[in-house]
Amino acid sequence: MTTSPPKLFTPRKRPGINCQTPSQYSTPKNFKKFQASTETPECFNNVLLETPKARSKVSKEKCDEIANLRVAIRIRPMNSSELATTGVEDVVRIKNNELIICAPKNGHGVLTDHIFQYDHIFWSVDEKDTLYTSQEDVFLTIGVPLLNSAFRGFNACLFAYGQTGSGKSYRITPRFCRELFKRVSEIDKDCVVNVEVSYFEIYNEKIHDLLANPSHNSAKVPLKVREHPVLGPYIVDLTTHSVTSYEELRSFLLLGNKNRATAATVMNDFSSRSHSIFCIELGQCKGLDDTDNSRRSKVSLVDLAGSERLSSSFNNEERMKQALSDQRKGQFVPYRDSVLTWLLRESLGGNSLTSMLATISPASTHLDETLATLRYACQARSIVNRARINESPHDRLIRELRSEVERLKALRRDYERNSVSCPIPCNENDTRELDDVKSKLSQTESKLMEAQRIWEQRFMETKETQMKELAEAEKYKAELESKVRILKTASDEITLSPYKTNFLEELEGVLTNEKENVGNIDIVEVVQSWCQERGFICTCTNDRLNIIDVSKHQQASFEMVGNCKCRKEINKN
Ligand SMILES: Nc1ncnc2c1ncn2[C@@H]1O[C@H](COP(=O)(O)OP(=O)(O)OP(=O)(O)O)[C@@H](O)[C@H]1O
Repeated sequence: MTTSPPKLFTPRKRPGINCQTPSQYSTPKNFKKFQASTETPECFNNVLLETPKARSKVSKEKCDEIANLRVAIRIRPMNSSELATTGVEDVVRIKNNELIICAPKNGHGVLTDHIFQYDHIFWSVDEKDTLYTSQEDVFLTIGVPLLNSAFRGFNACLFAYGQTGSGKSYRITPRFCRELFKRVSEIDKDCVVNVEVSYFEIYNEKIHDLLANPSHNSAKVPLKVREHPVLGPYIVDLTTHSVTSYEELRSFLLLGNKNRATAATVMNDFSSRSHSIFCIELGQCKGLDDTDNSRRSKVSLVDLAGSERLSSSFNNEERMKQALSDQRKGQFVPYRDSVLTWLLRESLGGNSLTSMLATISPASTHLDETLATLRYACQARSIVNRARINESPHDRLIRELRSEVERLKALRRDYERNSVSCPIPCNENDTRELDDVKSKLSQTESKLMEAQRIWEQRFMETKETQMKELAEAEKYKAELESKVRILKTASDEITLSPYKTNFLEELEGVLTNEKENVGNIDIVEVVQSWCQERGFICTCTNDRLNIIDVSKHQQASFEMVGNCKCRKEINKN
């Protein structure tokens, strides 16, 4: 028998429902007051307010940004198996931006509503609903701010968290990546943008590269995590791939998903136990005219294991919770106890602007897991990240000085405007303050000019060095290519060309003379310099010397006997 889902937005008249609306005690303080003033009769359902402690303010400090982890909840429609379950109820409501779980009666016949507050609640249950949140809306609300952060040079991270089948993978990655490349194409032409991707999974505390070449060692053995003193944790030998278009990026994403799926078919219950992380590194380097120049940011799209499995992925669930939410100063957070928390250290309480998308089903059959997910997501809201723009200290100094100049200019304008509009002559204090601002402004402007001069000088030096290195590399490449070409031609033609001239006799003569004159000679050195003089190609392997006279299509090979001191001619054609 199929149970049709009850209507979702007309609050059901539940027997004995509490007549207080949740918004009346939307803060823990109000709730306590309410609790003290009224005792809920046994026949009424209790209401638990599960809102986390007050959020710290988002503040801007020069180029650092302090922000709580932003948490969004998404509720998916019931699936066919949930709808087919006898007695299934939908237990999720949204009212006044609060998410309410209407729990069925407990063992004592008491109903308990649980109320949660988040940064965003996405109701994706019924398209016909006015509150319906589409994929595009989700992207605009949580994806776009992360993209903005990444282009400003901040690290960004998006977690998907929830029970298996709750909709974690049904998210916004393709939109995110498409928009990223759209923005890249709109960036000024004088800015060099570089996008690299990597994709790995963590299963049973072991890291596997999802984009490694199958013949490569890193595709077979688990990879190791190391700690860089400045950049933090990183994975040794993880492959990164440069991509220049959304299509290219998508092909890597699909390849990684395919590799993940292959593992899933081999290992039972794999997808709910493995965490996957898709990383996009965005490098932006602007030209000389723009001092707002080079920045590098990392976007991590993290798919956590099914929430019901998380405790087994972490040795101890408490530790994971602690790692996710314990932000008290000086508190030891046991990141090293788990590869995942260690790797995500920067995203959880570090240098990153992070959001979590927690996904739930509205079905009463998943009530326990839904409540666990919602509580966990609540805890995550108290994580505070301090993100900074990833740039060189010099670039940072210039940017700070620029903003200081702007501030002082605005201040000077204000003073000057006031003095013009004010009919009464300025008093002494105002004049002194204006002079003070003017002098600070001129000092800061000189500092800025000096910093810019140094920056330009360094830029030119670096550019020059790079140009030289590039020229060297080009030269070396050309040489190699020409050698390869010559060797190829030679190897094609040598078989056809008999030994015609007497260069071997000549060489033999040289060697005999050298031996007689010097005694114990190094045959390799002598032969090499002899070849060089004549423009022959000389290659040396363990016990053999090969000489090629390309112009005459001839080759000879020597076998070296003993300590390279004797030689034996073995081939003349
Ligand atoms: N918001 C949504 N709207 C419509 N269908 C959805 C939504 N979210 C998920 N689904 C559907 O629910 C099913 C399960 O979703 P999904 O694969 O994203 O779950 P999951 O949490 O990633 O599962 P797993 O942990 O096993 O990887 C899919 O068929 C998906 O299409």
